[in-house]
This record gives sequence, structure tokens and C-alpha cells, in this order.
Amino acid sequence: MRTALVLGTGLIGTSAALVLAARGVRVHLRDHEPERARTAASLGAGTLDEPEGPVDLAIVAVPPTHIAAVVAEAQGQGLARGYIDVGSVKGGPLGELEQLGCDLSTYLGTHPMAGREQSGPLAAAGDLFEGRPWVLTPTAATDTAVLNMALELVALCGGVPVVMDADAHDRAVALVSHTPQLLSSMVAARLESADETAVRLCGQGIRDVTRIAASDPAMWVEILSANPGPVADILAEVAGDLDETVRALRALESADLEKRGGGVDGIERMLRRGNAGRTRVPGKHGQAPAAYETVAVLISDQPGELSRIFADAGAAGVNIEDVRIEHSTGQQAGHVQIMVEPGAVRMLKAALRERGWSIRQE
Ligand SMILES: NC(=O)c1ccc[n+]([C@@H]2O[C@H](COP(=O)([O-])OP(=O)(O)OC[C@H]3O[C@@H](n4cnc5c(N)ncnc54)[C@H](O)[C@@H]3O)[C@@H](O)[C@H]2O)c1
Ligand SMILES: O=C(O)C(=O)C[C@]1(C(=O)O)C=C[C@@H](O)C=C1
Repeated sequence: MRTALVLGTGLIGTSAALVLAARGVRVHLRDHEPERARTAASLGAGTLDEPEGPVDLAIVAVPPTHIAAVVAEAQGQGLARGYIDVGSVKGGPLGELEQLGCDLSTYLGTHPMAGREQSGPLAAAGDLFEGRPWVLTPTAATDTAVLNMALELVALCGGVPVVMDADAHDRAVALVSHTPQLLSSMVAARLESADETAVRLCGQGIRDVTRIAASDPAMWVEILSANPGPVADILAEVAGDLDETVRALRALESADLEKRGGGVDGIERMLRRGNAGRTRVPGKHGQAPAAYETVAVLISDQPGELSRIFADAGAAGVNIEDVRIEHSTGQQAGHVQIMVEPGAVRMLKAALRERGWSIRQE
């Protein structure tokens, strides 16, 4: 691929453009809000110049309800040899393209399973797709050349291609993305009018569960509107679990010993089912989750602290598998949780202590 056109230079479009531009592809940027394309260009994601002729690949990165119209218009103008979109739902846009009578041979629906709770070009990052599944939904009509260009894009972005049928994709993301978004919002909504004395106790657990509750409601209304049935089916199952859990908790309040025993069993069953589901969440690069161990290191809120700690771990020959930051309320300090292979823990702790870092006793 030598040339690309990104239509919609928000979080996802600009992230893909940053990767392609860094790999020498000439990337043209367009957004219906020109300021956003200008911002993307200033980040080094490409050029605002109009392409001289059809580009190799047009990447449509606009909200789901606009995808079909943008693809149809771009095809009508002959802007590219191949067209992909990156929308979070696949069945709806494909159906609309069929209704519009678009050329389905040059179109491929795709979906990178990577994102953030923030929107717009300033939230973009060139490593966003690294190691993440990127779904491709070719139909019988899709040209091999277009599929190959999409595969090239996924490879350049460090993504892991997964080929699926559009409807199977929509059912799968209802489970692993759309329902979790709603549940995160519902937990966070409890805090809206909560007492300040409760809110100030927020620890890492609620931060993990509510991160995506900060997502853009307008985008999520679009996503959920395009996949309501499968999401409602899963939420109805969750509602069944909620009812059962409330009954178990009420039983725990009872004076009757037998009822309390039933309550304990009910709660434990729920928690164990959660453990079992959690073990199925894939680790880095889609592999089975690795049993990493965490080393928590105290850092102060000063420029360069994180890079210094990473450099010290690197100098000790330790590969950092994952990182989280735990901020302490009201303090200019926090803990960096460094996840490493169990065999590397002792060496990492010794090396960091030697360099003056303070390590939390677990
Ligand atoms: N945010 C995520 O985590 C995530 C992850 C994977 C896929 N997606 C999908 O990627 C697509 C883009 O999402 P995003 O998070 O980058 O959103 P975003 O709001 O950051 O960017 C969307 C951009 O599209 C532009 N736009 C809207 N209508 C347009 C039109 N008709 N023509 C040209 N530009 C138009 C907007 O001005 C905006 O800059 C969506 O379809 C979304 O479902 C999002
Ligand atoms: O990590 C996040 O912030 C996301 O919301 C990413 C996420 C997801 O649910 O995994 C959200 C929606 C997209 O369609 C794809 C990815």
C-alpha cells in the first residue's frame, strides 16, 4: 500500500493514519469538521492535500450510522481502489450498503478491538492496535485485493486479524464490548448522587470497573442502536444473575441459619462463575492469560519518573509484560504496578531496591 485516505480523523482514524504515515504510506486526511483533520495532520498523521488520483485504500472511521453514506459517496467519487470501515457494528452498515446498491467487491467491513474512553484526534496513539484482535468480515463479493490491503493495514498496526461473518461479529461484541460498556455505566451511575464521604474512598476496584463509563454517550447510542437485540439478550441474562444475587444477599440478612447457608452458597456460586469466566479472557496477543506477578513501586508525581523506572527494569534485563498506575487520592505520589513473569520478580525487586526505589510489600 502506497497511498491511503482516512475519512474521519478521530481516535481510530488518526491512530491508523499515524501508523501508516510512520511506515511511509502517503496518507490523506479528511473530516467533516476540518479542524479535526488539521489536528491529525499536525500530529504527523498525514497531509491535508487532496489526493491526485484514486488512493490504494480509503479507511472510513466515522460513527456507525454515517458509515454507509460515507462509503457510498467515496465510491461514487472513485476516491480509492478499496474501501474499509472500522465501525463497532458490522451487520447494519453492510445492509445499508446493499440497499444503496454500492459496489460490495471493493468494500470490506472491519473492526479493530482496541479503543479508549476518549474521542478525537488528540486521543490517538500509533500503538493503539498493537496485539489486539482486528475483525475482518469479507463477504462472497469481496475482492481478494481489498482483503489483502486490509490485512496489510492490520499487520502494519501490529493487530491480530480475525475473520468473521458480520452477524456473528455483532453477537460476539454484544457480549465482550457492548454489555460491559452498559454495566460500567450503570455502576458509575450509582456514584452520581452518592455522598462525598463514600466517593472519596474510591480505590482501584471501582476505577477498573468504571474506566469506560467515561466514553462518549453519542457514539455509544449509535453503537447500541445498531445492535440492540443481542445486547438486550445478554443484559436479560445479567438481570437474572442480579435477581439471584439480591435474593442470596437478602437470605444472608435472615435470622434463619438454613436460609443464611443458602445465601452463602448463592453468593459463592456467583463469584466462582466470575472466576471461571475471567480465566477465559485472553492475555497479550490473544494468547491464554499468563500468570504474571505484580511488583508495586512507589513513584512521585514528577516528570521522567516512569521512564526512569522502565529504564532501570530494562537495565536489569527484565521484560515488563504490563503496567498499571494506582494514584493515591490527595497525594503527589502513586504506585506503578509492574507485571512480570514470576521468575523475574526477585531480580526486579533487587535491582529496583538497589537503585533506590521503594517497593510495596504484598
Ligand atoms: N472509540 C473506540 O473505542 C472504538 C474502537 C473501535 C472502533 N470504533 C469505531 O470507529 C469509528 C470512529 O470512532 P472514534 O472513536 O474514532 O470516534 P471519534 O468521535 O473520535 O471520531 C469520529 C470522527 O468522524 C468524523 N465524522 C463524523 N461524520 C463524518 C462524516 N460524515 N464525514 C467525515 N467525517 C465524519 C467526526 O468529526 C470525528 O472526527 C466508529 O464507527 C466507532 O464505532 C471505535
Ligand atoms: O478499551 C476501551 O476503552 C474500549 O472501549 C475499547 C472497545 C472495547 O469494548 O473493547 C470499545 C469499543 C470498540 O468497538 C472496540 C473496543
